[in-house]
Amino acid sequence: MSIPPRIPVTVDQIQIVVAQFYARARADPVLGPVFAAHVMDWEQHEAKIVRFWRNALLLERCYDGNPMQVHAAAGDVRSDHFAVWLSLFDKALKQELPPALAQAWSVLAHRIGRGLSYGLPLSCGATAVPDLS
Ligand code: HEM
Repeated sequence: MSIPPRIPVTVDQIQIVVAQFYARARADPVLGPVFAAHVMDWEQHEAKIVRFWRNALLLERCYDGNPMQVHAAAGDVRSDHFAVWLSLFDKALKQELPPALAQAWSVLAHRIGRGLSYGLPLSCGATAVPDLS
């Protein structure tokens, strides 16, 4: 018996949302430079992130990395970056998906973002832990 998907998006929809999100992230004044310092091969990075979401949304076992460790090791990923990341991600979701799917995926992304942001440092000048609800 196969397990039903957690959120019924298609792999094509995941690919489109991820591509849309990174087009925005690359152009963003806060996130753009952080990604530019680490991602040397965008095709490979986006393919990995698609696998991450296939794992989280469709319960396919195709990603076994550790984003929390990778973010901490990067050294310049800050907990206050997550509010920016999530707002760009929500824009990509709204643009590409029907409202109910966008909303369901957004709730999961915010929950994951909350977990991933714990323990990371704040940027200089940031005064509070961002509200990721
Ligand atoms: C809910 C929010 C986020 C999710 C789900 C997420 C997910 C991921 C995943 C799955 C990876 C790949 C880890 C691996 O190599 O296995 C990754 C890498 C990375 N993420 Fe995030 N991330 C999030 C937020 C952020 C934020 C806020 C930043 C800040 C700029 C960021 C910057 C990076 C960087 C720099 C890498 C490493 C890329 C590389 O070395 O190729 N992420 N992220």
